[in-house]
Formats: sequence, C-alpha cells, structure tokens
Amino acid sequence: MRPDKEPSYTHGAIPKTAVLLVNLGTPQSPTAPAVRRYLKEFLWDPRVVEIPRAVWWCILNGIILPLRSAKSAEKYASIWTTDGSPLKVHTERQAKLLRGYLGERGHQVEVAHAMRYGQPALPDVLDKLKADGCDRILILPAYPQYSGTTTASVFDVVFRHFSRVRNVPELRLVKHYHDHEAYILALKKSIQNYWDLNGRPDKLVMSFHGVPKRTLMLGDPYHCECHKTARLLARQLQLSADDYVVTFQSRFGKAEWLQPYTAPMLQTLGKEGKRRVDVVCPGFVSDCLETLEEIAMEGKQEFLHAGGKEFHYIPCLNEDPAWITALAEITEQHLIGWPTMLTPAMQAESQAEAAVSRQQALLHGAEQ
Ligand SMILES: C=CC1=C(C)c2cc3[nH]c(cc4nc(cc5[nH]c(cc1n2)c(C)c5CCC(=O)O)C(CCC(=O)O)=C4C)c(C)c3C=C
Ligand SMILES: [Fe+2]
Ligand SMILES: [Fe+2]
Repeated sequence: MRPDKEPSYTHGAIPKTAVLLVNLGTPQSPTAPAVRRYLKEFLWDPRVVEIPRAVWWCILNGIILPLRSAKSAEKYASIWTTDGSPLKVHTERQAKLLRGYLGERGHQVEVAHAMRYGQPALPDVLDKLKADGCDRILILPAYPQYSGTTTASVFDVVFRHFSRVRNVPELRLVKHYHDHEAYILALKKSIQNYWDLNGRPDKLVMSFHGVPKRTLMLGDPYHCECHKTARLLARQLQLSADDYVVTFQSRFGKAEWLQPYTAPMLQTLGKEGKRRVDVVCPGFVSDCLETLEEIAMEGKQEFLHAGGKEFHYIPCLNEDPAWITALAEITEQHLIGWPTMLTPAMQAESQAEAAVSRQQALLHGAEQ
C-alpha cells in the first residue's frame, strides 16, 4: 500500500463529488505505431479477449498487431479531424457540456473524462480527482448497454486502482442506461429530426457493436439490452416490426459473434430491392471509427454495390443537447443522497471542519 499522493484530512467535512465519464479510448495519432500501442493495450485485456493468455500472447504479438496496426491506421486516417480522433473530441466535449449543464442546475461537482485504453488514462484521472479532494466519485461509462467486455472492464480498473489506496473514496457505478427514458428520447429526437429534413427510409438498420456469441451463452446481458433499446426506440418512433432491423457490427476473429451481422444484412437489403436504408448506431454515443468508417463509408458501399439506391448514416448523439440532458438526468439519479447543492453556510461549515481535521492529523504527526 503506497501513501496516498495527496493526503486530504477532511473528516467531518462534506465530501467533494466528481462525475467521471469513461469511454473506450482511441489511438493518439492515425499512425501504425500509435495504433499498435492502442491495440496492444486494448486486446490484451482479458475482458475483451477470453483466450488463454499464453496462446493469445503469441497470436496477438505474432499475427494481429503486425497485420492489423497499419491497416487500422489507414482507416483512422480517413476519419481523423484537425482536433484528433472523433471519439476523443466528442468525449471531451460531452464532459465539458455536462459540467456546464450540472453547474447551471446548481450542482457543485467536478466533471472529468477518462479512457479505458490510452489517454487520459483512467488511473491517472482517479489519482487527480482524489488529489483535488474528491471523496465521492460517480463512474459513468459511455456505454448505454452493459457488457462484461466494456463496462465491467472499466469497473475492474477502478477497483484495481483503489485496491492500492489507503483512504478510498466513496464510489458509485452506473451499470447501464439502455432503457433510460431520456436516452431513448434523445435517440428518438435525433432520428426524427433527421427524417424531417431528409425523408424516411424503406428500412431503418439499428446497428450495435458485436461481441462473441459465447459471451451471451455465458450470461452477458448485452444482447438483450441492445434489443430492449431497439424495441423502446422503435415504439417511440412508431415503427412496425417490418420497418427496422437490429444488427451487430465490427466482428473480430473467426468465432461466431452476435447475429445478424450488419454488413451482410446491408447486402441482403440491397439485393432484396430496398431502395433506401438509414443506419443508426444507438450503442455508440460518440461517432468513432466503427460508425464513421465501418458504417458510413464501408456499409454504404456494401449497400449500393448490392443494388441499393440511397444510403443514409444518422450520426451518433455526440453533443446533441437532448443527450447532454439525458447524461445529466442519469447523473442526478445516481447522486441522490450525495449533497451537491451546498448553501454558503454549509460550505463554510465544511471548510471549518476540514481545517480542524487537518490540525488533528498534524498533531498526530501524520504525513503531509
Ligand atoms: C476483440 C474483440 C472486441 C470486442 C469484444 C469489442 C467490444 C466492444 N467494442 C465497443 C466499442 C468500440 N470498439 C471500437 C474499436 C475496436 N473494437 C475492437 C475489438 C473488440 N471490441 C477493435 C480491435 C477495435 C479497434 C479498431 C480496429 O482495429 O478495428 C471503438 C472505436 C474506437 C475508436 O478509436 O474510434 C468503439 C467505440 C463496444 C461497445 C463493445 C462491446 C459491447
Ligand atoms: Fe470494439
Ligand atoms: Fe438476448
């Protein structure tokens, strides 16, 4: 157990609260070495690839990283913006907007963001929040649907990090919000606005990131949560069962993943004579490689080459005000019992308590 980096002797004071938005992460640049570093960290996570370590080490380092890094880097280059990777840009903006929104609603909370893989690294941000005196932290993963491969992996890092800390902050975890009214409403509004401007498709494809089918058989609720999101969204949009289809994208490796797969479905729809399809990716709250390259670019070609006439990609929620409202509502519901609207009198009393506890600690000869 190492000494806490910044001991905060604040017993009796009202704890400072932080909200930490955590997303997957993305390479630092669209180059083969940067993508390799990112993939190495990501794909070595046993939550992501559940193959015995010795075998996987050889496949990952001997085949996947040498072959995939350069190819993936080219794809990243095709979606890179002047501010960096779209996933990074949107996550930063969402955290900033959430901070402003919660502030306007009178909450005195820190809002930060971190990435599960790459930068800003989750352990560094947790250290910083603790050093800033946050003794209550709400972990808010940017994944509406829970999966062991994503959400649980974020929680692993948080638990592992604090297992080495003496004075552990109070923690709350948002497990999922796949059926949260405000999230579904934000999706509905975004799609409805798109259709008001561009007309409606013959079929709406709701494409979610895939996971190995084996994880569903072993009890991962992800598949069912995706379907629940889709059902609720379809009901809000008044779609009949024939108006939409749920698919899973981004298959990795040779094993079977959740079906139906997005790319073959787009080809089938094109061949069947569907004139126009729109694709929305409700499981991604920020546009990223998987939506901008795999769907909006590759998916479009797949549909058009199969005979389809019009392909529309409906962007992710990104900085949509209805989505920021949803994030704030989800946050507020998880903050119940953690006072964040402090009157000046409460703040003054809290500061006085903190000063006394610091004096006490000094008297005991505690480290500063
Ligand atoms: C190898 C297995 C993978 C599993 C399982 C997996 C699950 C999963 N991923 C997301 C969200 C995102 N994944 C992204 C990229 C990405 N995903 C995998 C592999 C698995 N994902 C790889 C190898 C990559 C990197 C890109 C590539 O080389 O193809 C992204 C985009 C990141 C970006 O930088 O833009 C997101 C977001 C979810 C939600 C999920 C399970 C539910
Ligand atoms: Fe992924
Ligand atoms: Fe299911």
